[in-house]
Amino acid sequence: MNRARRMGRCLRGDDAGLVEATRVTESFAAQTIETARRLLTARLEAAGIDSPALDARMLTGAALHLDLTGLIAQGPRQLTADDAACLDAFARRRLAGEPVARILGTKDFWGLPLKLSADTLVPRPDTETVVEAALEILRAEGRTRTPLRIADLGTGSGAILLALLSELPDATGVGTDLSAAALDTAKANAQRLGLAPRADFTVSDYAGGLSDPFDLIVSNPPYIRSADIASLAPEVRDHDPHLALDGGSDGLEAYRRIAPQAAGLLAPGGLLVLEVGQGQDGDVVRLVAAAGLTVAGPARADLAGIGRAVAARKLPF
Ligand SMILES: C[S@@+](CC[C@H](N)C(=O)[O-])C[C@H]1O[C@@H](n2cnc3c(N)ncnc32)[C@H](O)[C@@H]1O
Repeated sequence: MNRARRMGRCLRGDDAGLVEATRVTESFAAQTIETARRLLTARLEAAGIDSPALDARMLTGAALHLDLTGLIAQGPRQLTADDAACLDAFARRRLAGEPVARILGTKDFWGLPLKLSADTLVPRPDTETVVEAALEILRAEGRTRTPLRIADLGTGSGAILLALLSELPDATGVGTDLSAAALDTAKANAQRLGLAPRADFTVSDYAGGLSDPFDLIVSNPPYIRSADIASLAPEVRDHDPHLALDGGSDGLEAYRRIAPQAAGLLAPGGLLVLEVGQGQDGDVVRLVAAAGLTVAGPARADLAGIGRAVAARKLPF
């Protein structure tokens, strides 16, 4: 493999010129793995990055193809010139505000390693609350081994649908998105995880293109108020797709569309679980109730104690 190809994984497509720029890497050259990791931690910390030690460990591990055990075991080994150049490229990107998940092109969600693209949101740990809420209700009803039909509206990387399918071996599902490019990534993730035989993906305006009845509809739609997008952290504002963020003037536009669609598509007894932004649970509860669904208890809280997942069902009569 030539050097440009080896280095390609460390750079963004539009950064190909950096291959030359990083040929001689003063910052990490001649360092040991352990020293380079510490140096990077200090640089990220000095730049005000939130989790400098974790980010440095992940970037060093990725640049050197080492897991945590390998990083520790090989700590005293000196970096090769290519390792140093790759780590330098990663460091520059992180210092320029690119999130680690974007640099690595992958993010774990519900323990599943998901590939990302420029068209997919980086899946957030908060969104696992939607998966937990749905599974908890299905378990309580003894429905985890039934052939459920699931729809994930605005599936992005496929995160929620694939997590559910990984837990529900008899379920099948469809993920929709307005972005065909995001769906390509979701399809590739389903393939890599061995879930493709049970997962379809289709371009659709939320559930607009679906007609089958569903037992479970889930969604983490865009819910940021349009006017708030400019003040989001640069990691989000400049790197997550706008289509994945913009929830309209009051942040609730998607829920107004999804609630009546779900009420029409859910099978009797079917369940809707929606992720909501901080403080939106009351409004979303009102919207799903107005669509004729029955809200199933208070919003499930995420790890920070914020009401994050609103569940509602279509009564079977
Ligand atoms: C907040 S992201 C969630 C992505 C993924 N479900 C997750 O939780 O990581 C919202 C997703 O909805 C998609 N989207 C936005 N408007 C849409 C619409 N009208 N119909 C379908 N999908 C839409 C975006 O492209 C994006 O993938």
